[in-house]
Amino acid sequence: MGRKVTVLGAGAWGTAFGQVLADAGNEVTMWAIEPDIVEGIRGHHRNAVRLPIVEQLPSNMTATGNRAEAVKDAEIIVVAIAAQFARVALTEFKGLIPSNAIVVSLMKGIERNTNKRMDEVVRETLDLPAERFAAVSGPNLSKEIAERHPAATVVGCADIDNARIVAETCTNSYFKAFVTTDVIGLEMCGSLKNVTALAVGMARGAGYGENTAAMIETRGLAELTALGAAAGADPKTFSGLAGVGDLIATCGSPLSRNYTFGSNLGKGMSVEEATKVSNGVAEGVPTTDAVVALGKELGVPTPLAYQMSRVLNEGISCADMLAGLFGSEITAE
Ligand SMILES: NC(=O)C1=CN([C@@H]2O[C@H](COP(=O)(O)OP(=O)(O)OC[C@H]3O[C@@H](n4cnc5c(N)ncnc54)[C@H](OP(=O)(O)O)[C@@H]3O)[C@@H](O)[C@H]2O)C=CC1
Ligand SMILES: O=C(CO)COP(=O)(O)O
Repeated sequence: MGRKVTVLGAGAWGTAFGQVLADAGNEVTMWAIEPDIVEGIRGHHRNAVRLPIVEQLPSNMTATGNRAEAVKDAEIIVVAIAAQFARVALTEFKGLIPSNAIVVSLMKGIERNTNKRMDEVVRETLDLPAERFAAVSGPNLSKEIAERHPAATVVGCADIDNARIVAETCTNSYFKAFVTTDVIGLEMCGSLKNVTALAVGMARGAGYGENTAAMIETRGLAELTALGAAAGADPKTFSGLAGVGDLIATCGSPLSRNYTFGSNLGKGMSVEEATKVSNGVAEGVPTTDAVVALGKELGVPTPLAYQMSRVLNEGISCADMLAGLFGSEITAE
């Protein structure tokens, strides 16, 4: 039997994941700030603003702009808000969340200035115990999932039984969820691969080929694995769906906003121009500086994030970014 699930944030992924949940037989309520989006989903089963590719959202999917009504009686509450706005948006839900509900984050970003992961931000803001928080992360380009292409993801929760409940709730004929207790690993994989995707996109946009892309991807993986392990993640997570899997999908597809943002930089656009034409949030942009800061805090070198922060803050070229990745010394891989 389906569950009562609420999704906060009707962006591209929030809406596509809402459809995944509805296709799995749940009763889904979307919450959004924008009245037009609420009315579109509730009245016409369409999110023409954020997910126009879907002509008709499932009938067991509705929407509201009222916070209390949105989360009332929800068994699972999914958060799909741009990471830098999660804290401010969730503060308004404090005190409204049912006491047994599991809160699930789809977000892939690190909070600027605090350098906190989304599990930390969500739990802190809602005063939520670890066993009621779950993260979902994997190779999940929203447009492909909205078109019901087969895909898989990982659900992480300190309480493996709650991870199983969430996995069971979002698994359907085309979407399969695995479980783990490594929440930190999932958070670090999802957030840090966006920085790598910016760099790969930039190299592609500048006209470089497979070797350059493979070099950035593997060095990016090494960097995010080292930083994740120092933060307390299980290194095995980085070779799974949420690690290598998501890196392959995000660094290899123009459907990724991070890849596309990077590609536009590589073609010569400024950060402002690339932001203007971005089709949704490119989380890697604000996350890059947070990764550099986190690296310093944890004593882990982050050359790729550092060079990308120079691209974003100082406007250095792709060639300079790549040249800065490696020192002059010969070192072991
Ligand atoms: N798209 C994808 O393929 C995937 C995305 N993700 C992650 O999921 C998260 C959401 O992504 P996605 O849905 O694609 O992003 P979009 O850019 O499509 O949407 C962002 C969402 O955040 C909301 N938002 C922004 N600011 C606020 C605020 N102050 N208060 C409330 N809501 C706010 C937007 O609301 P509004 O529409 O009203 O502006 C919108 O619903 C990101 O962290 C992303 O990295 C993870 C896997 C796949
Ligand atoms: O996380 C994603 C795929 O797994 C989506 O990537 P973008 O946010 O770059 O579009």
